[in-house]
Amino acid sequence: MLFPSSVLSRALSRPIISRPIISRPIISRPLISRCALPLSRPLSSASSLPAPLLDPALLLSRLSSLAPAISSSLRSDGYYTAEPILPPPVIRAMRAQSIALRAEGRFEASYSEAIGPDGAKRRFDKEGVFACEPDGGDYETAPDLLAYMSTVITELPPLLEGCGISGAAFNAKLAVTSPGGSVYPLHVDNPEGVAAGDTRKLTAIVYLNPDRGDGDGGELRLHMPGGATLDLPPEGGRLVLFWSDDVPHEVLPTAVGGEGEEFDRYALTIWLPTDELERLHEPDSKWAGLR
Ligand SMILES: O=C(O)CCC(=O)C(=O)O
Ligand SMILES: [Fe+2]
Repeated sequence: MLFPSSVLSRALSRPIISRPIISRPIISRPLISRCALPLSRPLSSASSLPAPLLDPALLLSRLSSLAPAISSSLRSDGYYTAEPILPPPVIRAMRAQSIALRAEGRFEASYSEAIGPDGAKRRFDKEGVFACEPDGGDYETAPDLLAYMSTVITELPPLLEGCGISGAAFNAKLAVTSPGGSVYPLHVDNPEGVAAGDTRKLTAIVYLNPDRGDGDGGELRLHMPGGATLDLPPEGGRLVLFWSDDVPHEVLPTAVGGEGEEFDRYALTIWLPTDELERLHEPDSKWAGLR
């Protein structure tokens, strides 16, 4: 499928990388602005770019039709999920391109920071988790990942009326969780907010695991007010959105008895900020006691 020229020209005229939202690592490393090529190439060289399978116009129409439900579910429940947001061939292409980026050495061991009882931050490795921050320099290897990112970053914020989400900046992370029980410990993506220069408000994850089977683990567990939990299997094409500054979550062990690349759990996360800083860590939020 061709990349419609209107979307392509917008992508080409607008560098995919804007300023990093976070000034220092919170959950993942900050977005590293490598070069924004080839998305910043002039239109005349567009014909030499690989065409993604993903049709941005189709994705936009899906996001537009879901937008009212997304906004209302975010406001009432703090999260929203839909499956699948993209057709299976596109998910397969995105997974294949993630594997290709890994083969190019673009992934690094992932780590988090935990705040200890003394208030000091300590870094700890996330065993079996590797991450990459895709940017415009990855377009030739991963056109579908970049077309997806570009569409979501550009189109989603204005669709989510009343949510205060800005499309002026973003962070992105493509992560793979190895089989054998890798986990993400319980955390909030943006625990500190403005004090740490972190304005992330919305976490948007799409899962790239088209062949995931029952029992492969790796569910995203969201913690709700009142102690309830919600387990979301990372099925290919599932989209999950939740408040970055509010909703505690963890990833359950991935394919505990499994071995081999087919059990690798791929997830592409985009974080979007708010410019309305009073929306971060609202004191009367239902999650205020859980963070
Ligand atoms: O991959 C997932 O389901 C969630 C990952 C996550 O919590 C994070 O990257 O902060
Ligand atoms: Fe997270």
